[in-house]
Amino acid sequence: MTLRLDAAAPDFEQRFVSLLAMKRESSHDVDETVRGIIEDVVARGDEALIDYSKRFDRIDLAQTGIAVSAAEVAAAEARCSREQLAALDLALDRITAFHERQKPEDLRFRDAAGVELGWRWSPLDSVGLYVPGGTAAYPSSVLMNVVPAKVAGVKRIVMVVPTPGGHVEPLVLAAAKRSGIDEIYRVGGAQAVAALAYGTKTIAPVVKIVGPGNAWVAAAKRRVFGQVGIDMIAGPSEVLVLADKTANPDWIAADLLAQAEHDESAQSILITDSAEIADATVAAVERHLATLSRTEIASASWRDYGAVILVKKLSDSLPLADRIAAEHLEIISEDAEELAARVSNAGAIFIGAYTPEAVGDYVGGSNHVLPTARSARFSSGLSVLDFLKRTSILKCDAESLRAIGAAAVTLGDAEGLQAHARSVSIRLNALGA
Ligand SMILES: NC(=O)c1ccc[n+]([C@@H]2O[C@H](COP(=O)([O-])OP(=O)(O)OC[C@H]3O[C@@H](n4cnc5c(N)ncnc54)[C@H](O)[C@@H]3O)[C@@H](O)[C@H]2O)c1
Ligand SMILES: N[C@H](CO)Cc1c[nH]c[nH+]1
Ligand SMILES: [Zn+2]
Repeated sequence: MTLRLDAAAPDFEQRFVSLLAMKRESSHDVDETVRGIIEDVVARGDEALIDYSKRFDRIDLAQTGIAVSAAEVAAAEARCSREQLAALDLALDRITAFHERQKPEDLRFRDAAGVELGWRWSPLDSVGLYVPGGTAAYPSSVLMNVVPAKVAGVKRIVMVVPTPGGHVEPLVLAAAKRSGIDEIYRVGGAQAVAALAYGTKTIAPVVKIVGPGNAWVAAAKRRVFGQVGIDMIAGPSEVLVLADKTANPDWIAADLLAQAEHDESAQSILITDSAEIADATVAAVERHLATLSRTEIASASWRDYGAVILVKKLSDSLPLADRIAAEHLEIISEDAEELAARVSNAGAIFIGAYTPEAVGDYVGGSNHVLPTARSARFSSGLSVLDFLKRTSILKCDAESLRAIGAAAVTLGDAEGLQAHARSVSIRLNALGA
């Protein structure tokens, strides 16, 4: 039964805390399984990839090969309809235009003491893009992963994607081809993450792994962090809808189910100040569910993790929204802009009745790889910055070293680090300072 909460009820705080604490993706079992998979891939490399792909994806990589060939990619693209490719190209153009604006500038300046300072951005050497594919195909996630990497200037871009039963959606490979990825492996899950992090005979390791995935993928990324960089925890999808009486319950229900259908562990929450909207949305969800192809997944998500919260006035939802820190926040209200300005924790905010979250999934232009599981409190969606490093630059001449060096010597002495102090004082002495 979907959870119904009333902010005016005496036990509300306790029930809201339980909602926040729901363990959707990092259960101990998942983490233990993932630990074993990673250790096995480190120990047995490609052999382990072959075994796990047989077990989880029902595919024999010993027969198909682990790498996807250029000929397969070209053949896949040829199977896509003109309409599909045009939609892909529109999305690619819009996502590229958005991310081009994220490129940061290098900076170099001389400060009052005469020290030259600055920073320089440079692309990562190699990245692994995780494209999910266990229960649905995600051509859009190919674009969301690769575009910021390309804009940043990363040279080696590797894509991994599971191919359950040996099937890969042609549009996924078409998206890779049209966005310029030429190194693709048909592996998924924790084993793919481990291969990218530690390398196998077939897959050379990368320095950072990005991209969304289910609980096993998210747990694996957590575990390999340190060996490689990761972008964030982008696990099972979430949406929080804030809606007042002006909203259309049928539209809200469709938006809630758009995230619920991703995964049984997805989470969709409505907060409203209208009891009528709350009841009508719950009824509309049931109606929509009856006609969706992924009814089972969406129903399980809505039943186990869905919630409807009634507040006195919609602005009362803002502190709750900040605590939930949802991946996606939709605000459907007369005051949507004003309410949006007051939210600090959300992966992306969708303002007004005509901005369904699904537009951001595909063609809005912003990135749909976004922090889940409340990690929007401290992290942001995938961007060009995830594919760049910032290196600081310092340059003193004799005069500027004379101006600031003595303080460094004092601090080196205070820390008991004599060689530090000496490496500065030896120069100051030579300058007669
Ligand atoms: N947060 C975001 O930005 C974002 C974006 C797109 C999709 N998503 C999420 O990505 C996920 C896609 O999930 P998916 O399952 O379709 O594809 P997936 O590629 O993430 O996972 C498939 C893999 O999971 C592994 N797996 C499945 N069951 C397992 C088990 N019992 N033990 C060990 N490993 C197992 C298998 O290796 C399989 O290849 C969904 O949760 C969706 O909500 C998130
Ligand atoms: N909503 C997902 C992010 O949570 C992204 C996506 C891709 N395709 C459809 N939806
Ligand atoms: Zn989606």
